[in-house]
Amino acid sequence: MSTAAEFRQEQDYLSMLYGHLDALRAGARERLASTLRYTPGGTPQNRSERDSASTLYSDQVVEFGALEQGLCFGRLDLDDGTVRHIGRIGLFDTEGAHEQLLMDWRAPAARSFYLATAAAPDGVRRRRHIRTQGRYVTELDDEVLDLAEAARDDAEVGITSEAALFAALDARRTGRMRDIVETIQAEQDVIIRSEMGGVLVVQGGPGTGKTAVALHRAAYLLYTHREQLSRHGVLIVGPNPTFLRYISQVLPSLAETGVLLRTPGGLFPGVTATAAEPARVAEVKGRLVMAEVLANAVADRQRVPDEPLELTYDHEPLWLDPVTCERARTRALGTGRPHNLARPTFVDDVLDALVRQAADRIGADPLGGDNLLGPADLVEIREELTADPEVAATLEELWPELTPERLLADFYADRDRIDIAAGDLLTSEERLSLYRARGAWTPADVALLDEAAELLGEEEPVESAARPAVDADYAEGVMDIALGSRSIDLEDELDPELLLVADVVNAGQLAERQEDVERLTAAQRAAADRTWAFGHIIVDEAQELSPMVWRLLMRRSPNRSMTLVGDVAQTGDLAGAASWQDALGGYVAERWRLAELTVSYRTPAEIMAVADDVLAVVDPSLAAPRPVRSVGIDPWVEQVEDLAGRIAALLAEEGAHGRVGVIVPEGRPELRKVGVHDQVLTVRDAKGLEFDSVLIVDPQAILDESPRGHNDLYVALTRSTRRLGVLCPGEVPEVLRGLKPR
Ligand SMILES: Nc1ncnc2c1ncn2[C@@H]1O[C@H](COP(=O)(O)OP(=O)(O)OP(=O)(O)O)[C@@H](O)[C@H]1O
Repeated sequence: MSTAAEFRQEQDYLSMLYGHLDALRAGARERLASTLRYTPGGTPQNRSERDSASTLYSDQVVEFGALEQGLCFGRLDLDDGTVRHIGRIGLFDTEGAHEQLLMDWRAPAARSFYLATAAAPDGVRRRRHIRTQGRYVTELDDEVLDLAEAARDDAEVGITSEAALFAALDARRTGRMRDIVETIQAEQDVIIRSEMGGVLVVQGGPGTGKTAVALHRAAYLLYTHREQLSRHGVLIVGPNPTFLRYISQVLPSLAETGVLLRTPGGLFPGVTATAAEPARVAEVKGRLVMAEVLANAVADRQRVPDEPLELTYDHEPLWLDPVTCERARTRALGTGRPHNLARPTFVDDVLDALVRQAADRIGADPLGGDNLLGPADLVEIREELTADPEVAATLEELWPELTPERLLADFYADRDRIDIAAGDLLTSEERLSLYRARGAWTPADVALLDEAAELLGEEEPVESAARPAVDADYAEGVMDIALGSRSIDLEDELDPELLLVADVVNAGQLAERQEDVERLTAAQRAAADRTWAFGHIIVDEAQELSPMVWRLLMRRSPNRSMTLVGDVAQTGDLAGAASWQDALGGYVAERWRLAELTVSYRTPAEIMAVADDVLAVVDPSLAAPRPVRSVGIDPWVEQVEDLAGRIAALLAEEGAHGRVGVIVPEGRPELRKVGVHDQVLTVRDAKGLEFDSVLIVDPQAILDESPRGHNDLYVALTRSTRRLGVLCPGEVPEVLRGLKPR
């Protein structure tokens, strides 16, 4: 068939597919409109049904709208004559035989589109990439996997999946990540479709597609395990808000919603922790020993007085002695409940003792008989004592009701409290570094607030009385899986260091956590619920997480179903991981699987050569990823005094070549004012992002600012897809001597 005829045929097919999409979209719009017109009766159930229907239909309208570009991008011709068109969603002929018109890229039968090779064609005769602009076909790239037929075909129809890949890689960056469904590579596909259970670590150098793979895996898992995940939700954790904005458009265009995106600073509902603090303080806060420090800080709030305390009741003194308080504290601690939930036991015991004392005095029979007060009198005395402000203040002093925020703020603001709780666990310098006035929360505080919340306990929400049994079943199931996995490896039983699910959460708590509030999506409910147990958790730049954040995330993932992507060579945070085993071993021993990505799709060979020298200083044993392309543009270095002026001039010049990113040291905030929003960034903010052209300013300062300065410079160097320039106010650092002067 001639190329023109093939073009016409594909265009007709594409037009037909868009016709079906239009019909679906019109149907969803109509259903949305009639749902919104409907005024539900008064019951909460009616209202919640209306709300969830309107959420569903408006999601569908958004989803179908996102398919205006790239609805269908591929076609497989199989040996048996079958033809399959592959696209971003599945479409069926709604009349007649319900024939499949378009196959969702996530469907098992679409997999050979990504995996088939001439050596292992898997029944595929020809793979076709269909490139489109809106609703029009612009190019067909055919790859014939039958070698004999390939030899007969003309040169135009060569091996062209590379062409589609290079076209995608050479495209200018927009500041928003795009999906890669059209050109997923085999090593990436294996990770995306890897089974959902267990902890999967994806290690790969910069630009190897870790973020892309993580997001496509989320889309794949939501497609394959839709029912389970739409009930329990998927959490995606990314390093900073700029990064979350960068990836936020990828999932809707993959036709998925209902995923919760968070930075580590946003993992505690109600707190947005963005305040800055020195890296060494964040490092101390991120240590696992802080769990013990906080437990001590809570214990420090459960006081026994040194001397009997004098209270007044009915104009007479009442004495609360240390023995009574000690006994009440022992009984409260004996309940095994967290601080706030054990408090009623303590309060009851203290009140019992006070009531007894008051009754002995008031009801004493002057003739020496039994006490004259009856049970009703005792109840009345108890009520009066409970309402007495002096008694309440004493109880508050001895065993206060605490919020996580109050516990932590009180702790930081009092050097004695810090010394008591952290005495042997931190050095005096470290203890001093924690001391600070009350103020805004930092990202490192979030895991401590979460730990505090666990230690303090929360009252059960009222609705949970009516919690559906199915959620309790789920909790049981998770615990079964967790306990089952415990017995697989006998060695674990013997390893006291290994923190199991049951150590960070118990079955009862877990059931409570699955409280079902029908009208919200799992993501919405999870966003408001600190104790939500997610169906799957994906962490990007996972190497940056501190041990305390890992502890928090493990609580949110009792079934240990996680995908963690990162690169230990890019660890910048002092609290971050030097190895995956260090980060994870405490929770899953050695039961995590590793997948590696080895090809850099972003950074061209010319820039990678410079980055290689820096990586050799970070760790000579680490291998840099293999660049998939070169662009023929040499990176350069320039020595310059007026940095701000030069940056402004280069921003204008480089802007002609696409999106520019300028990476500056943390210690030069004045440089951030040059350029527009998101254009001038620190390494920390540039993590995970990419630009057509990158300028690195004062690399020596970046190296000097942190003990992990070489890791930071490595991250900065690998942000560019094409062009790189380096501006030095002084000498060019030794490690960058490979750069040519401009
Ligand atoms: N199979 C692919 N097809 C097309 N583009 C791809 C493919 N894989 C990766 N890319 C592109 O390569 C670039 C780098 O990908 P990504 O940001 O996911 O890498 P990363 O490993 O997360 O990098 P870093 O560690 O620096 O954050 C992105 O522009 C991405 O779209």
